[in-house]
Amino acid sequence: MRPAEGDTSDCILVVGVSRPKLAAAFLLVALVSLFLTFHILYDSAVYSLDAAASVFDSSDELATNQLDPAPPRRLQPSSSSQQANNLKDLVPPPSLVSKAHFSRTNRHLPQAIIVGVRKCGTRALLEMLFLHPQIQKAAGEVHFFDRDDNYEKGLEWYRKKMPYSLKGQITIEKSPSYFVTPEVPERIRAMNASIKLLLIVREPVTRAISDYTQLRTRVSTTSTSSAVTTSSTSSLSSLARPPGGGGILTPTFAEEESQRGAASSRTFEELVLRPDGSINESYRPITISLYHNYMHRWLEVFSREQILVVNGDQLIEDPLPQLKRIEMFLGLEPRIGRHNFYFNHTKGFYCLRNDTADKCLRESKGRKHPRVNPLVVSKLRRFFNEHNQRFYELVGEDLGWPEE
Ligand SMILES: Nc1ncnc2c1ncn2[C@@H]1O[C@H](COP(=O)(O)OS(=O)(=O)O)[C@@H](OP(=O)(O)O)[C@H]1O
Repeated sequence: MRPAEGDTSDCILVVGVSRPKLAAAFLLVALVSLFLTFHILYDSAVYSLDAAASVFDSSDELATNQLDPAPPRRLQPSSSSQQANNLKDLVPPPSLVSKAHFSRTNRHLPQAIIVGVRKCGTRALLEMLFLHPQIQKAAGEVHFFDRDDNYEKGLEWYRKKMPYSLKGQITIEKSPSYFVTPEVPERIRAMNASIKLLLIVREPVTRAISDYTQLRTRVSTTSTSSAVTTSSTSSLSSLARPPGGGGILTPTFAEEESQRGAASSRTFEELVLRPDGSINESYRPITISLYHNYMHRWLEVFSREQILVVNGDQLIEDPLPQLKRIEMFLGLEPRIGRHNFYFNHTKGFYCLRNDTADKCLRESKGRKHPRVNPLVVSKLRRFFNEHNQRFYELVGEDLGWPEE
C-alpha cells in the first residue's frame, strides 16, 4: 500500500528515496554547519589562551597586546640542530604565527642597555650581540634618557622605539652619551631598577684620539657637503640637532659643535695641551675619558652586579671572550662562537658572520687615527694613570692600561 499523500512521517523517506540530489544538498548543509560550529568554538578557545598569555607576558610594561603583522626575525630554525632545539622555546607554534591578530610579538622596554662610553665600540658590541638569537636591538641610538625633549615624551614613546621581540628574547639599545649625562642613572632606575647595564671602555688616550678623529672628520665632511650644496640648509646644524629634537640645540650638542670647530683647525696635541704644557682637562675628549668621574654616579644608583664592564680594546683584538662574558651576564644560552667572526685584513677589524650574511661595520667605525707625538701620548698616559686607578677601584677590576 502506498502511504496517504501528505503523511509527513514518511515524507522524508520519500524525499530520500525519490530525490537523491536534494538529500545530498541537505547533508552538505548539515556538514558545513557542523564544521563552522566546531571552528568557532576552537578559535575562541585559542583566543582565550592567547589573551591570558599576553596579559602575563606584558605585566612588566605599560601597554599590552599590539596587533602586529610584522613577523619577528628568526622564526625559522637555524642550520644547526642544537640551535633548532633551543629555538623551540622561542618560536610560537605555527597556528599562532599564522594568526596576525593573535600574534605573540610585542615591543618591550629594554631589559639591558649599552650606556657608553662613546668611541669605545658601542656599535660593534650591539651588532655582535645581535648575532645571538635571543637578542633584539633598537635601530639607531634612541637618546631617551639623556635628552629632555625625548624623556618628556614618556615611556610609551620609548617603548615604541624598540623592536618587536618574542617571549624569551632580550631587547637592547645603545646610546653612548647616557654614561656622561648626570640625570640618566636615576631615570633608568625609575624605569627598571633591576635592569642590566653594559659599559664598554677603552684605553683612555686611544679613546680621546678616536673622539678627536670623529670630531675632525665630521667637520671636514660638513664643510665638503656645504661647499657642494646650493641649498641654504646648514648641514652643520642638521648634524648637531638631535633627531626629532625640534629646532633647539641642547647644551651637549652646542658644546660638541664648538669642539668640532676646534678639531677642524687644530691638531690633537694643540688641543690637549695648554700653552704651559699642562693637560687641558676641559677639552671634551679628555673629560669623557676620565671614567671614574661618571662611574661613581652609576654606582650610587645601581649595584655593581648590575653593571658589566666590557673591555673595548679586547673586543677589537678578539671579540669572542668578551661576548661569552656578556652571554653569561645576561643569562643567555652560549650561542655566539668563532664561526660568527672573521678578520678582514682590508678593514683591519673583525667582521661579523651569521647563517645568511657577512657584515663589516661602516667606515665611520675603525677610522685611521692621526699620528700623535709619542711624547704627548706618554704624557697623557701618565696623567690618566691616577684617574684609571680610581676607576679600577670603583669597578673592582684592573684593566691594565699602560701607565706611560
Ligand atoms: N669590529 C669592529 N669594527 C669596527 N670598529 C670596531 C670594531 N670593534 C670595535 N670597534 C671600534 O669601535 C669604535 C667606535 O666606537 P662607537 O661605536 O662606540 O662610536 S660612537 O660613540 O657610537 O660614535 C671604533 O673607533 P675608531 O677606531 O676610532 O673608529 C673602533 O675602533
